[in-house]
Amino acid sequence: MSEYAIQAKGLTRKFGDFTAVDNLNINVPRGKIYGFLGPNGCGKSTSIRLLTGLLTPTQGSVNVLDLDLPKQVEALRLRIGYMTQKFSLYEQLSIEENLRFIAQVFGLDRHAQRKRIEELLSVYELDKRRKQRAGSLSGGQKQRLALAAATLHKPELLFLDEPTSAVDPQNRREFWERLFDICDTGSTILVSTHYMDEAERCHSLAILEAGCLRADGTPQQLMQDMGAKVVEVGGEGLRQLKEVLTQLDSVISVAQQGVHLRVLIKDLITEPIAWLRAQVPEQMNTRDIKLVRPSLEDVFVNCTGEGRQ
Ligand SMILES: Nc1ncnc2c1ncn2[C@@H]1O[C@H](COP(=O)(O)OP(=O)(O)OP(=O)(O)O)[C@@H](O)[C@H]1O
Repeated sequence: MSEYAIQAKGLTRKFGDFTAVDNLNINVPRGKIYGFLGPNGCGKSTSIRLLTGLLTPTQGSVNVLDLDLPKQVEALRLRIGYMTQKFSLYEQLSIEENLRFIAQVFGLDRHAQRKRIEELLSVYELDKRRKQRAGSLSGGQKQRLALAAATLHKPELLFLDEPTSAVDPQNRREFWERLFDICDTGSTILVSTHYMDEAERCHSLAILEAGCLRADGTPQQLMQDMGAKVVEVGGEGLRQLKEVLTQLDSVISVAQQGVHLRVLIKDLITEPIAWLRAQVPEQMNTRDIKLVRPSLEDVFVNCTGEGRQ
């Protein structure tokens, strides 16, 4: 058995002349949560569809749970779960009816069905609402039901495509707790997101832009090896200072965060504080300039060019 749940080499998908996924190489370790981080349209959903076998690559090879796709896709179906961005269960059916339907699709016998559904209703705190129509649930409840449905057959590998885009931060936090519970049972999870805080929770992740892999590794590795320095600047006239700094070749990006500017500076500048001080026009009163630890957002900006102004 391979140590990786997913191995993709040179994975490419074109739609006509347009390349949605461009030569993607990734290895997803078993039993971990792996993230796809990237802006809208960067190819996250297309990549997930390629890795589930729903879409055929134009080029490249994919091995998922030791099966070669698309050749062995049928054998993969019962071993994976897939939760899409959009709620895709039956709105007219109750919570319980939806779960029963899914259980029948996966061929569970009556006894196993009843046992597993009760278990899921309890884990996802849906038991008191079991008779409620899915269409009338809140965003957070719908998302819990969708996760219950996607994991009903205890898949070895779970694909989640932007699962929390429609829920509040509290529900997101609880959702992630459930993901770690699922991971703890030995399942692998691949989750796509455009939220930095979600990406930071992953064991490792890939940063995608325009269909290409820009960086991958653990969040800590990515932050450590960023190849740029982050400096915070406080003081008067931050908007004007931002204008000045943005013009400089050695500045990757400048963003205001409250009473500070967060400035990403190319690594070739060895003394970023002294260098930055020298760039600030005399009449501007910059009180404090300090080097700070990079965040995942800094890594993202640095390797994708997002936020470059
Ligand atoms: N069937 C298709 N035909 C033509 N173009 C497509 C098709 N599916 C996706 N694309 C294009 O491929 C690109 C990547 O889309 P994809 O949905 O994979 O991005 P994404 O990162 O998941 O974005 P989002 O977060 O907005 O869902 C987009 O430009 C999209 O318009």
